Amino acid sequence: MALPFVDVSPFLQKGTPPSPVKEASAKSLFTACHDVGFFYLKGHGIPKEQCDLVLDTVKRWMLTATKEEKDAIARKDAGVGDGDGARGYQRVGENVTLGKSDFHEAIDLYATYPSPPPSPPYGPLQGPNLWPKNSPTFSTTFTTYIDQILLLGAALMRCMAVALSLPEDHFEPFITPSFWVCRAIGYPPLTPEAMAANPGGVGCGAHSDYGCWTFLLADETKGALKVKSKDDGEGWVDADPVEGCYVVNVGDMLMQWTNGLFKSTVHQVVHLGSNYRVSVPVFFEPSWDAKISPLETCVALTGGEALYKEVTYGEYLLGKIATNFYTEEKK
Ligand SMILES: O=C(O)CCC(=O)C(=O)O
Ligand SMILES: [Fe+2]
Repeated sequence: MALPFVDVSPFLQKGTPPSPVKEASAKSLFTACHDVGFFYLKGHGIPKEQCDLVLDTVKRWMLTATKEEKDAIARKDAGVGDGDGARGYQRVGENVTLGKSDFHEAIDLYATYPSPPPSPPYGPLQGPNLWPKNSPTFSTTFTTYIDQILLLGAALMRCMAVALSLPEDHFEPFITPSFWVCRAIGYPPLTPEAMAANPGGVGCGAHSDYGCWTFLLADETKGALKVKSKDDGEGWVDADPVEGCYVVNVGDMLMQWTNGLFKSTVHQVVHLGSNYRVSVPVFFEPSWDAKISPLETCVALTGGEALYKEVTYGEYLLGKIATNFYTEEKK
């Protein structure tokens, strides 16, 4: 199984008339999301220099910030100091998938909560982002980059609408504003000692993503990101980086919206190489309050029965985040 390619360029400009190139692009998106759930996105228009700057910014900070500088923006449980249970720096092993520690460190950033409290204590996800204090350009670099991915995410939703024979702007009310997530991740090499100390743990354990689209920007490391393959039974397929493309995957919300027509495919990161790998996924998601239930047109195409109940995206996300970290009690 090779990952397919999708060209989003016909949808970048909002408000352009229907055209055969749009139809062709939408058709390739449908096939990619239906058959695999992962694809290479080309024609996205985000300059290479900007992507390189984002990756360099993360690598430099992860490898040069002191323990104190990392601790200063540490993720803390909701209600503890400036913590909201989700935003901030996580040390290697703090993130948990399927009950196993993940072998990576990361800074997690989120969209602003819809009604943010003016000061702590913060409930889950209600706090401000915790930006590195010693890297003045970190926040500007990321804010500019994320704004561009949000435009790209909206373009891909227009492409999806055409793929499902819906009006091009069908999804706009559900994704405006997107409750996006961005992770700046560093993966130290997974040494035999690290594996022995954490049996079954990998760089990032097998999981599906939660929302609409994940736009993955990663350095040139090969063989790290692995996608579960339908064809090969229990097999995994490498989603190696391709110059000028994002690796994009479908999240749970799109699977539910399409009544299972689009696949939210399981993936994991097993980085055994000797380098320090950097990746920056931006998760383009519905709005916090968006209500997602199977689209009639998709129910009709899948046997006439809705397979998923309506969910509110913010509630779904809170349920997921509750299982992502070792909390104080579990330590
Ligand atoms: O680092 C990667 O390649 C993917 C990370 C990932 O799957 C995630 O953060 O959800
Ligand atoms: Fe993921």
